[in-house]
Amino acid sequence: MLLWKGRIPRLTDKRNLFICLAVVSLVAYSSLFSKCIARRVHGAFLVIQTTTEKPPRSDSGDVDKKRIGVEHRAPVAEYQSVVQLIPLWSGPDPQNDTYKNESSKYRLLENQSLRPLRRLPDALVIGVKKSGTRALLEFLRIHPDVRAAGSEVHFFDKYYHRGFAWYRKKMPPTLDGQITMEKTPSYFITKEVPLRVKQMNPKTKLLIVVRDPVTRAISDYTQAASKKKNRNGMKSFECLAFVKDTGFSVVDTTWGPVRIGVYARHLSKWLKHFPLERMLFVSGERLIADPALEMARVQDFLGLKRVITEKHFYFNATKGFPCLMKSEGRPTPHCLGKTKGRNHPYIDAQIVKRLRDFYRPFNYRFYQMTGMNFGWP
Ligand SMILES: Nc1ncnc2c1ncn2[C@@H]1O[C@H](COP(=O)(O)OS(=O)(=O)O)[C@@H](OP(=O)(O)O)[C@H]1O
Repeated sequence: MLLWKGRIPRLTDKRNLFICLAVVSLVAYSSLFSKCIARRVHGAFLVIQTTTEKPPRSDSGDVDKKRIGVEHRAPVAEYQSVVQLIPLWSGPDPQNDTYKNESSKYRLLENQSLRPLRRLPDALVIGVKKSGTRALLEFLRIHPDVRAAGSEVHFFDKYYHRGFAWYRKKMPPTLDGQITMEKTPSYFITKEVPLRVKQMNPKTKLLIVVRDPVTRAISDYTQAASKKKNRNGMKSFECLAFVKDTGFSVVDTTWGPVRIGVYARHLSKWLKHFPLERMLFVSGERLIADPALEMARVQDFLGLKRVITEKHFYFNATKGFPCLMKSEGRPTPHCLGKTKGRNHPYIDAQIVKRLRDFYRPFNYRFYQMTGMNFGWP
């Protein structure tokens, strides 16, 4: 406005200097502000195309974690549009309860720019149902470098159509160097799962807990019976395990609890997609008898420092199982929940023997395939 009057402003003039400073700061401030807005808008949403089922992978075959949620192509439900809006920020959701619980732990880290991110799993406990999979995961969670989804995610068998972005959101936030894990025991017996896991990352480490298939079948039956409202209406284990009217001589291989125990059959499907080196077979029996020893094997396999040792366990005589001195969420001694370590119904010795005879050749085949003798009777 001074120029309007044909006068050149002099910087020595206090009033003009003040006006100049005000204009400069206004320009600088508004430029900073618009950058912030732009970054926020860009950060809030990212348009991605989702047309095929392949997750992102780097040239080496590793899932490229940085690109997940940015360019990766996840399975799409039929009713979805091919264009999806996916939040770019994959860290904890501040509105979410899980985040609120963990917030104090992570706020400090965030402030230090060590931002935890949700990542696809590096290792999976794929089975076997009723063999000790929960015990294994809870024991592993003691380790500071392991973070695992609390409940079974069932992504690869039930919710695959929801895509990898959905799966990643189910994972806990982890820091660089921490291993992300989840356990869903039905993965081991679902035929589509091995290829899907391989497509996510062929280097995924697979943990398989196995237990004497006869005890496992009885445990499976006990769980099913415990869920029935009318237990008297449920057939006995013997009736279900053998083909009707054969005098308990022909094992019913179509019954789930029997079929699951033919480990060699299920394993052969996994071996078509993963080499044996990517798998660790954990003995369900040893996990009870000597948890520290079995956990040493597990930590070695996962490339972890041996942090979980004898001092983390105590034997609870009432429960009849090893329990934990403390865990991720509980600082005091405790056992697994009451759905773990149930009392099994009495099964006649002849019935047990018949089942053992049935499983023996399959067990030997399994020992040959894994190179481990589990010593089941
Ligand atoms: N420490 C400890 N505490 C309690 N229970 C233990 C433990 N270690 C292994 N187990 C055995 O785990 C069996 C349950 O196996 P899963 O956790 O794989 O079951 S499930 O598939 O997740 O439902 C469970 O089977 P049941 O005894 O039939 O209940 C246990 O035998």
